[in-house]
Amino acid sequence: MRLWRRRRTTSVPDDRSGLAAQYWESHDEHLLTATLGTIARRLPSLVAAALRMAGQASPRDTAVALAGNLAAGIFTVFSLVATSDVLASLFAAGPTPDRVWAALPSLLLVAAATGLRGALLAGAGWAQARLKPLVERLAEARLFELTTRVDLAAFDDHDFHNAMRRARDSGVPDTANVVETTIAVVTGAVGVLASVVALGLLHPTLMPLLLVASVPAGWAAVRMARLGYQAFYRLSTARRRKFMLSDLMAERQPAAEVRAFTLRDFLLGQYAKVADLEQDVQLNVARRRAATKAAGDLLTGVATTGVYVALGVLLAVGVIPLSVAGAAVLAIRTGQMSLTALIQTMNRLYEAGLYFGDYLAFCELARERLPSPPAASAPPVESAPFRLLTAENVTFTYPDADRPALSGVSVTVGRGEVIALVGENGSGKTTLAKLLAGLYQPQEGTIRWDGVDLDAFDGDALRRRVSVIAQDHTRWPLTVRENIVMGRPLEEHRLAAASAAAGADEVVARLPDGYDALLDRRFRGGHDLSGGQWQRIAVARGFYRDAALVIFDEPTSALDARAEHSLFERIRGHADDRAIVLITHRLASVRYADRIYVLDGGTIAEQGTHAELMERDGLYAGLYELQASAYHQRVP
Ligand SMILES: Nc1ncnc2c1ncn2[C@@H]1O[C@H](COP(=O)(O)OP(=O)(O)OP(=O)(O)O)[C@@H](O)[C@H]1O
Repeated sequence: MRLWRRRRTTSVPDDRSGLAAQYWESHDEHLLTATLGTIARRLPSLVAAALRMAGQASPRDTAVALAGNLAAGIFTVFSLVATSDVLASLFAAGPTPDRVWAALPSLLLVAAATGLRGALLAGAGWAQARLKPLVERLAEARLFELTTRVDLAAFDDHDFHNAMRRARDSGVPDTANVVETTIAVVTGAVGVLASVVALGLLHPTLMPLLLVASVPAGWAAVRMARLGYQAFYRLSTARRRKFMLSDLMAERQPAAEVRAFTLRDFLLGQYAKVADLEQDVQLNVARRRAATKAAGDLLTGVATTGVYVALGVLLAVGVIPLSVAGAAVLAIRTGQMSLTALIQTMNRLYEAGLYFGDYLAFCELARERLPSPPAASAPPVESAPFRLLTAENVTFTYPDADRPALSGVSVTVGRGEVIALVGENGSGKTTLAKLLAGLYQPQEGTIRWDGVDLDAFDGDALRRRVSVIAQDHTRWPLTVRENIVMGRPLEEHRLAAASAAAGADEVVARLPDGYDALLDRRFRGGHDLSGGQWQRIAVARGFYRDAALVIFDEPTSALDARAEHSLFERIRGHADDRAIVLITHRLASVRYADRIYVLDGGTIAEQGTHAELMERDGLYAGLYELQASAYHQRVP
């Protein structure tokens, strides 16, 4: 049980201030109500899954860890039974030196068995230690292989997203714990079994004594675990609030506003309230756990006395000899310790197992959401010289949305053309661009690349021929060079050309390390850029990719007027041997587009050249004139 362990995420959960349960609390209820029976029932499947994972991470280390522990158990039995021979020789009649000589062979056997047991446990421990990082790595690599391949639409699915966060934040770390604890459970079980077998070999009537001696310690272990879970559960809301406060007080982003609004005392006051509550609950649980432990120890003492009395009686009535009674005391103590350890590790395994279960379930879920393999009949997208991209009657609804973001949309863009998508906020421009780029698949209609359905192509190969400069582009915490080249082979002359085309060269010129400047203030020597400077870097990234289709989604929203003007000029120049899809609200800049599609509520309301649309005097003309008139208004 790990009361002190924090389950949290680096991203901000949906509702940190409210009382709604967070994804990392989804199992608290199970933890609270789990009985030893529930735990024991779930263990076999957990142990099997954990061992499978361990076997995949390292078959050799798994085998050594398991075999070492099992063999150590055999030597435990052996040394306990041999101890009785030692005692028999020592307690026999005759002069002491003779008795010691007689005991010597058994004593040597006990020493050898203990030594071998120690060596086996050390070997098994080393294998376990090696296994942990290997399992952690395997679990993490598997997760990221899936999260980077699943359909983009999965990220819009609330359930998928929650499952992913649970798997990433708790499942991955707990995978290694599950494996470690599984082996500890096996070790504990072998220890208990060894003591039981040893007692049975010494005398069958001794076996129930182990049970009597172990019940109080077992009870205390279960009760202490339950107390821990209860505290964990009671503190869940407080913890949620504390995470929120810690982000507000110690993260870079809100740091400026914390100062500007002089929020320090307020935040520290809120923190003190939560911390007081947490402290009270923790002290209370510590007190109750200490009392439980004391009661457990006391009862263990009573039970042990009872066991000794029973042994004395068995001895007195001649059921067992003194040597067997001596060895039985040792076996019972070993068994008691193993049983307590076993119950504690079973508890830990159950808790870790819940999160490990999340991990396994997520991997299954993600596998269902992997893109289907390319059709065997489709030509490789790289081989064909691109000519035309068409969308026909495309309809797309986001997961869980109650109405389509696009319905019955048809657009065409050919090589050497610039098309513009315009329309009011939420009209579907970005969604359409993502469909054209193959990032989302339409539920109805088709998108064809030179006549071949996009679905038929290998997704990655297709995306290598497409460049998307997203509206909400990522500010990669990498160097400028890496931000622009972004995993493509580095060619200095193309880097310089892309930077110049996007105006990023001016940004680079101002950075002391130029292209090597790290764009993340959280690291030593890191820099941050203004919104417009970041946008130029993002646009340079789009130019750098040698793509047949380039999509610019609001590329100038953060640019100053001069940069905006020259960027639109360059975009037009860039269209010579590619197709350009341009999304912008600056209608003056789309006048030169070959075709303008005006979206309204997810449908194409109008389409044509600037002149045609102005002539039509519809939605586009209205929006255009509104913008134009703003520039011509006289300042009073
Ligand atoms: N990931 C998403 N999940 C659910 N709905 C979404 C998602 N992204 C966009 N939408 C919805 O789909 C519709 C179209 O959004 P889209 O981003 O395509 O509009 P847009 O025309 O690009 O808007 P803007 O001009 O504001 O950028 C909107 O109603 C929006 O709320």
